[in-house]
Amino acid sequence: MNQFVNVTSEIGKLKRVMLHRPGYEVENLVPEYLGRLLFDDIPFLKIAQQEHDKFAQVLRENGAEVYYLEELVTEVLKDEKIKNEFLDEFLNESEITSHSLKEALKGYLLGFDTRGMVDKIMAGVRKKEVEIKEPTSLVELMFDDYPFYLDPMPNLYFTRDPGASIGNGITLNKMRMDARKRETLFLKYVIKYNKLFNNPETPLWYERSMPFALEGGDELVLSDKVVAIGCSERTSAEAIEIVAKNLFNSNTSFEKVLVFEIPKCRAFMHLDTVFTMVDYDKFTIHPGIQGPLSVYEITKGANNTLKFKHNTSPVDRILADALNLSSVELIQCGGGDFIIAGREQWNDGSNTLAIAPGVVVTYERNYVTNEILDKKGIKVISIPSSELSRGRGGPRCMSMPLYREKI
Ligand SMILES: NC(=[NH2+])NCCC[C@H](N)C(=O)O
Repeated sequence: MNQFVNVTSEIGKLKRVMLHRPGYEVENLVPEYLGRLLFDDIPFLKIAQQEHDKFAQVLRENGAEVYYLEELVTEVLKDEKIKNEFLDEFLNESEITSHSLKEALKGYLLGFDTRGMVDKIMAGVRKKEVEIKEPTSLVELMFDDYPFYLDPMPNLYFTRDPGASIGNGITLNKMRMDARKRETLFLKYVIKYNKLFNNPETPLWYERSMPFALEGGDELVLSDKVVAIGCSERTSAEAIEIVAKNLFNSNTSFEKVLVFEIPKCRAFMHLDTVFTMVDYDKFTIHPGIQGPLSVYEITKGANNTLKFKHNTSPVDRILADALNLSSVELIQCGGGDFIIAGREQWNDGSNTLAIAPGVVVTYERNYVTNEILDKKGIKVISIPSSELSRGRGGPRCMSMPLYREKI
């Protein structure tokens, strides 16, 4: 069994984690396309990188090995055959239909060294970078003023979403939004070809080629027996069912999937924007979802079937039962105050990353929630966040844990 990946909780001491340092893709954001690229504002890259470096430093200082997606991919793509396979797949998925344009782009990208090529692909390719004498398709002729041949991928620094480690395996996700669909290709190549992941193979509980959307921000590993998955704007019930089936039928320790149905809107896009685990028996929650939340349970039935149940108990009761505790505490973002909770939640006040039981990394701008956590006995390590937060994701979104110590 591959021991490189092992995550059986949300809070076990973080030993390995994958990040992406924001790069030039962020500089390719312009007001015209912000909404489509899932940003609300344009971060100042230099400061965003400094903030991100601080984040990585905090993780390292607390005992985690930090892997960068861009470095893992570069290593894999140094093999010419794999590089070619990747480029073909990437250009197809970028909907480059004209053969001559595809060839021109491939030639252009192959002109970089491997790391430069990876950075370029992530950053996007402007039309003015590649010289094409005549329009190669009707689309190109008609929509000539669109600046990119290959769109930038500014959401890559949210490594949480394209994949999620559950036990010794990973869900390689199908992203809901067009702007993020190609992101998972990087992870696909890393899992398939990087020795850390493929020797022996890391099992996949979900594949990006499946038709139903699933994103890592919705996947929370509550214990070695229970996984919580948000049914949200980004994750569909069908995908959750497939993950449950694969976990239960693959000799893992998992016995239950709790399905949290949350309102399907951008402010609550993933379960982890409104709910995260911070200690053995403590969670942060956005007060705005406590009312509209419905919880369903999937458990193992006879002969590889699944059993489904609507659990109508209060959320804290459901969580306590799932974790075999007498009770759990739900700590409200912003202390439950309508304005403070709304404001801090918008900048991911509930999106904490636990790096050990009772130790979390948060954005320093959410000072009200941070203080409340501190008073509850949680050790809060806060990081600067004025630029990183503009992408609508916090420390949990910016990290894909690969290995956590067992608790
Ligand atoms: N796990 C998360 N909450 N991720 C947040 C991702 C934010 C990103 N701009 C998006 O809209 O997809």
